Amino acid sequence: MPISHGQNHTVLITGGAGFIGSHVVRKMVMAYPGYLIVNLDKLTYAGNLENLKDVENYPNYRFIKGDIADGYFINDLFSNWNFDGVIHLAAESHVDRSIEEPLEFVKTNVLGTVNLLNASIQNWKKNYERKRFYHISTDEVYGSLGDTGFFSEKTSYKPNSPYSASKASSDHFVRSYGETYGLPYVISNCSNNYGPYQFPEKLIPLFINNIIQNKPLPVYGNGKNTRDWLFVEDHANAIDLVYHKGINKESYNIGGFNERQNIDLVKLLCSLMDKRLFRNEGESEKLITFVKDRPGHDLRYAIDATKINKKLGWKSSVTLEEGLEMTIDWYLANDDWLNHVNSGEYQDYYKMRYKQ
Ligand SMILES: Cc1cn([C@H]2C[C@H](O)[C@@H](COP(=O)(O)OP(=O)(O)O[C@H]3O[C@H](CO)[C@@H](O)[C@H](O)[C@H]3O)O2)c(=O)[nH]c1=O
Repeated sequence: MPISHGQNHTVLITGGAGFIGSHVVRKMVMAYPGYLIVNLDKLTYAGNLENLKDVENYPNYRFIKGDIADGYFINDLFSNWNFDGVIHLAAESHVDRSIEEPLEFVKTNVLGTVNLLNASIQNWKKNYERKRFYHISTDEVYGSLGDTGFFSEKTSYKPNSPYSASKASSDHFVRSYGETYGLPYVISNCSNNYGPYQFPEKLIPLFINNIIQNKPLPVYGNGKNTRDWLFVEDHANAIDLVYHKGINKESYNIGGFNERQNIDLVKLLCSLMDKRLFRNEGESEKLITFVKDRPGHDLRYAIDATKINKKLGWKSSVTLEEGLEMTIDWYLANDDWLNHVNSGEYQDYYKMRYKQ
């Protein structure tokens, strides 16, 4: 059953200082003044409270720093706050990092999720009226497509990277808590997001950052891998809808029917950046450098978003070109934010990967 929340509804959002999480926190804080939104974030390299400057003083917003992998801390948190709902976004999310440090992904994505599930069932004590555990996941759990076809909610799981294996595992745990303990849950699996506040280790913000700095654009393999791109605010709107209207125990695929081969996307980005930076057409493209492929690199993702469209009335509203332009404008206008994330650990990581 879809749930209707009244006033005095307290929602825990995990990972709310991260990229997608911060858009979801902003959306929920602004759209639901009668809810109390509690943002729990570990503030790793990818979490940044600057992402939420515009809502930090709202009366219905609270921030708590903490680690979902710490079960004692999570149990205390749940007994202190008595949450009505959980929107769980906290995750290690970068595939390349998962290849180097798989255990970090198991710790946060698997153990962290199970800690939240345990705390939910212990705290709710089978009184599940108006309660909901919403787990945010990825299309990568389905593995890789060939040249044709789409991932639907019925596609079987076949994760190929430590990251996607950890997300697949967490999806299974959520489902199992529904079957075993009756936990009311919903899951959504989304395609590649892009937009403001994304940490520049992912393709689009990394390449915007490198074009600004005239650094090489490292395209993996032959650049023919294909991703299905969604503007992050469209995803945040879908999450709002699934949280409120999604059917208990169901999962929803979220995507914008916006497939591009990496090389085509990168060329589009280069040409938009040339215009914005008043560079000669073709200048940024010269930075493209083909590098060794990512191990286990999935060829193609493409989401069939028919279910969420037909059942909940959601569809993406921003085209890829519009979304890229908004994203580029945001990064160019927020050089402080970029300078901040460009310092420290990120620089070391980038140098380690590309030996520059
Ligand atoms: C960082 C980087 C990426 N790539 C390629 C690899 C992929 O085919 C594509 C996008 O890479 P990434 O931005 O790392 O994203 P990808 O591996 O597709 O995974 C993303 O999308 C997933 C949803 O599909 C999310 O669950 C992940 O958290 C998110 O990281 O670009 C390059 O060619 N060069 C690069 O430097």
